[in-house]
Amino acid sequence: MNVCIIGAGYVGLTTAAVLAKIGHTVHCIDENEQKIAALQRGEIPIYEPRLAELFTDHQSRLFFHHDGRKHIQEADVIFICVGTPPDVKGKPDVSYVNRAIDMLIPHVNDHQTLVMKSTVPIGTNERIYERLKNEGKHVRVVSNPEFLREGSAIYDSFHPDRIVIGLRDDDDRSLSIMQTLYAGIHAPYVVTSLSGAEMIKYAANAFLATKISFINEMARLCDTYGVDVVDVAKGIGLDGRIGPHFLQAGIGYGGSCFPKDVTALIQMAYEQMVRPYMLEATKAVNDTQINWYVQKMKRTLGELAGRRIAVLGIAFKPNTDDIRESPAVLLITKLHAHGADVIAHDPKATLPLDVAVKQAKTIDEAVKKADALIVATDWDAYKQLNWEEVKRMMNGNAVIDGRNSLPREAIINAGLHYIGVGRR
Ligand SMILES: NC(=O)c1ccc[n+]([C@@H]2O[C@H](COP(=O)([O-])OP(=O)(O)OC[C@H]3O[C@@H](n4cnc5c(N)ncnc54)[C@H](O)[C@@H]3O)[C@@H](O)[C@H]2O)c1
Ligand SMILES: O=c1ccn([C@@H]2O[C@H](COP(=O)(O)OP(=O)(O)O[C@H]3O[C@H](CO)[C@@H](O)[C@H](O)[C@H]3O)[C@@H](O)[C@H]2O)c(=O)[nH]1
Repeated sequence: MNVCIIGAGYVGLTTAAVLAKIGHTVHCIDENEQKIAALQRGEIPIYEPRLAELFTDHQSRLFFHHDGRKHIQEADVIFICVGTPPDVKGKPDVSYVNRAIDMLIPHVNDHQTLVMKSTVPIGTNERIYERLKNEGKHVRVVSNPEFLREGSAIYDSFHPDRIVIGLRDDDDRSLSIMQTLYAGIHAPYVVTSLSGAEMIKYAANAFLATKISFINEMARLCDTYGVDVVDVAKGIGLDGRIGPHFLQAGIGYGGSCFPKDVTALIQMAYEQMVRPYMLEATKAVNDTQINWYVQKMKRTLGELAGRRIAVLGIAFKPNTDDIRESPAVLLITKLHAHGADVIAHDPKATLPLDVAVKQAKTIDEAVKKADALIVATDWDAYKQLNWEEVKRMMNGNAVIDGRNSLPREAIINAGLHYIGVGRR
């Protein structure tokens, strides 16, 4: 098939690579000229494992354009993968989506299918369909939300737990078009209405975020009772009804999706006059999680002012260079505001320009002479540190495991003071 993708970000580029590997011809269009120029030179603007390899292997079927009008006209299927960031009130800003539709309207025709991958407020796809119809364009509109995780986006795309397809009642063609598009990807299809698919996306992210906030609240209690939250997570996670995933306590969830989508769903509930008690609690735990640990550090280290603190991790999670809503960046900012002499490190991510903290090139440079070390992002490189060597390099001995991902025994055996999240 001939596919056009509007928006060459995480979702657009991953979708492009996956569809090209399946055998489709893919034209990626982005309004960011610099990004397109880089992609045309073979440079990939994000770090995502396996993406570069797929782009190289299937370059004969992958094309990048700033002005892609001709390719829109020739496409069988057009994907919308533009951002839907929060506006000042936390509601999803759909202006990028609306701009993409404005751009498409003069060029689309009745044989085409428009597939929405962006996470959009409930009712958006129905409105897009009506708008196109009012312009005389009888384009099929499909809601096909994306569930990939950054850092494992390619794996997730080829091995999804499910493929969600939202359709209009009178649409009897689009399901088979989507099945042809995803030929070779084996997953159960969940077929629902346009709004049903939109709701599934928000509900999935809200539920996963709620699991994290739940275990983080349990970790706070575990701290007070001297109980290990890792044992608690294992003890509840083995119950098949609960499941073991997303029960890793830590300094909170971040990234471009969970904070934004939980807040968006809260705002949508308010608009519908429904009080979202659960979602409010999920957000409240997450919003206070960093402060909880800054206070804990103060109790351990005394005053933070003037203390040299190495923060390992800048990205919001490992295996990505994405720092959007990163809890690590928030932690670094707060420690700096408390007067700590912070030095940060990350294997791939870079501190934002407005954070006036030094970024070390190597882990050793960050750790040297530190009074305390905090792991804020659970990269493998940090889990595999030689803790005797770390002890020799540090001034102090406090190791704060902000992701409960470090080998506690090895750290204690090296003579360091291990402080986890909800762990003795
Ligand atoms: N990042 C993820 O892991 C992830 C996973 C699932 C769903 N989503 C959802 O997918 C959507 C995209 O997320 P992302 O992280 O890929 O965003 P992104 O910010 O990385 O990329 C969006 C791209 O769209 C381009 N763009 C914006 N408006 C445009 C327009 N009118 N025409 C052409 N290009 C335009 C931007 O220049 C940018 O390159 C969001 O709704 C997000 O919530 C993201
Ligand atoms: O047990 C856990 C699991 C995750 N996290 C944190 O939660 C955040 C999000 O992690 P993850 O879900 O792995 O990454 P994302 O790439 O943000 O993916 C989420 O958001 C995407 C965008 O909507 C969805 O497509 C994915 O299904 C959904 O998992 C990160 O800060 C993690 O450190 C925890 O604190 N504890």
